[in-house]
Amino acid sequence: MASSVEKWVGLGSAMAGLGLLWSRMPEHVHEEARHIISSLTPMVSAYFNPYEQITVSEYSEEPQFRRNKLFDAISAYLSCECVGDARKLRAELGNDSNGPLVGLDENQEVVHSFRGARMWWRLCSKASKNRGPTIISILPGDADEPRCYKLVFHKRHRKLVVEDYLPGIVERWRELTARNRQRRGRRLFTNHSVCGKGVWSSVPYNPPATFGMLAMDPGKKREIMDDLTAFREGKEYHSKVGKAWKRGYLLHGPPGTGKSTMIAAMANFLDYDVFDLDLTSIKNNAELRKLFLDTTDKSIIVIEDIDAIEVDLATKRKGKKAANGDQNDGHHQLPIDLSDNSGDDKSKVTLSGLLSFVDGLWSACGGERIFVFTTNHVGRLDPALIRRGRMDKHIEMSYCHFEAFKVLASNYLGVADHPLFVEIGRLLDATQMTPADVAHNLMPRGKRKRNADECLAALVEKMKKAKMESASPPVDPVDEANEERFHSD
Ligand SMILES: Nc1ncnc2c1ncn2[C@@H]1O[C@H](COP(=O)(O)OP(=O)(O)OP(=O)(O)O)[C@@H](O)[C@H]1O
Repeated sequence: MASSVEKWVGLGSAMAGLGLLWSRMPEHVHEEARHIISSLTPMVSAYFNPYEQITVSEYSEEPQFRRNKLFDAISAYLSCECVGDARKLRAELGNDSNGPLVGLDENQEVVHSFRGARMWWRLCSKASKNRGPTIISILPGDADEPRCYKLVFHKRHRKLVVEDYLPGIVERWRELTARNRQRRGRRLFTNHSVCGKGVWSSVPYNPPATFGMLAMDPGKKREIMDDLTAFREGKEYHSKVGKAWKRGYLLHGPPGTGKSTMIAAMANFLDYDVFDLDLTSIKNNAELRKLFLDTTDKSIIVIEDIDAIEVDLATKRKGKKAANGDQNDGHHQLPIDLSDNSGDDKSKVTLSGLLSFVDGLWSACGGERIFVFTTNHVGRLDPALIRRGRMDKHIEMSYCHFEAFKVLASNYLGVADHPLFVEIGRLLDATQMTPADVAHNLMPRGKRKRNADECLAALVEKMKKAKMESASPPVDPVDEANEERFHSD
């Protein structure tokens, strides 16, 4: 008779044999077994189920609704590593990629092997109310876009998955994103509506503008460049003080003073993408939020002519009151209501919506974003929009003065000094010429190339004429009062 120790040893060997047999079973047997186990009642299945599951949703709910970067990392990873075995694929044009990103279609499953451990991946359309035997759930919320990945693995691999496999996927994604960005170069994104949904599309963006060619006060220019450099290198600082890694600029000044040129120079200086947000084609806050969430790190988000939106609000109010009796003052009609009390309206973009994305959502959707608002009429803006803290820097782009002129003369004519400079300086003080006007006068005309003497003499004539004409320029009294209010704030 065998001793009890021998019985246990025998049982142990039998179990080990079974375990070995199990690990050598073909994959479809594993699959069958998993399906059978998962169809058992939850309690029994929880007891016997040797598998664990991690759910990774596309969007998280807390602390604020935001895109889950782990979801994007997994998409990119599966697209590179695992889609070979899948029969149903889907293709998307990701923001960061040059071409289509081919990934798993919904409910397709692929198996991946990592250091001998099997991982089953599935993309699900609803981060199921019926989560089954979910043991760990990373960012489990699902909101507007309720897709999620489910990763199933044997429970003995939990440490491997959490400590090595998932971090490895994130690391790989970072490398891929950096490589993609380098390959595709800088891009300019614009938003438009496709089937009622706001989407970004992009083109290569290589504007020639640099800070070197920007005509403005050299001290101010240096200050802005230092500010941008501090921002770009401020990752640690922002996380240390618990601030979102973002910065807001308000560029204001008359048309032709270089606001767009400044944005291009900023993008060149920082090597960031530009997202040019056209609010007129956005129908509500939800769409605006989605567009913000789809912007990428290292980008400048631009909302131009923000004053036109304010005017529209005034127009709308007046319109209601006068029932078509009032004239609108020539600005575009925008589907936007900037009144603060309409934040819940689902059919409009509202000021509260815009501000909450600029402040709150931004903090949550990752780092390294600069947003720039531009306006020709700073006095018309709602103070809530431009208060300090929301707009970190107010930059006035002014009419051309002598220092700015010298930059233009050097860029366009290659001239650092000239006998006419003194007169030009005097005339600039007495007129309101924009850098765009001055630059226009320094450019070659027709086929004949003018030399510096001719250009500068023509410019002097032009300025004398402008001085006479602008002896008493018409002023918008409302605008002037508002500008005063702004500067005294
Ligand atoms: N400060 C400047 N420095 C150098 N060039 C300038 C400057 N301002 C204007 N220009 C020239 O004038 C052109 C128009 O300027 P820009 O579009 O940047 O002005 P803006 O202030 O954005 O005008 P708008 O308000 O009408 O959009 C530019 O392409 C550039 O050549």
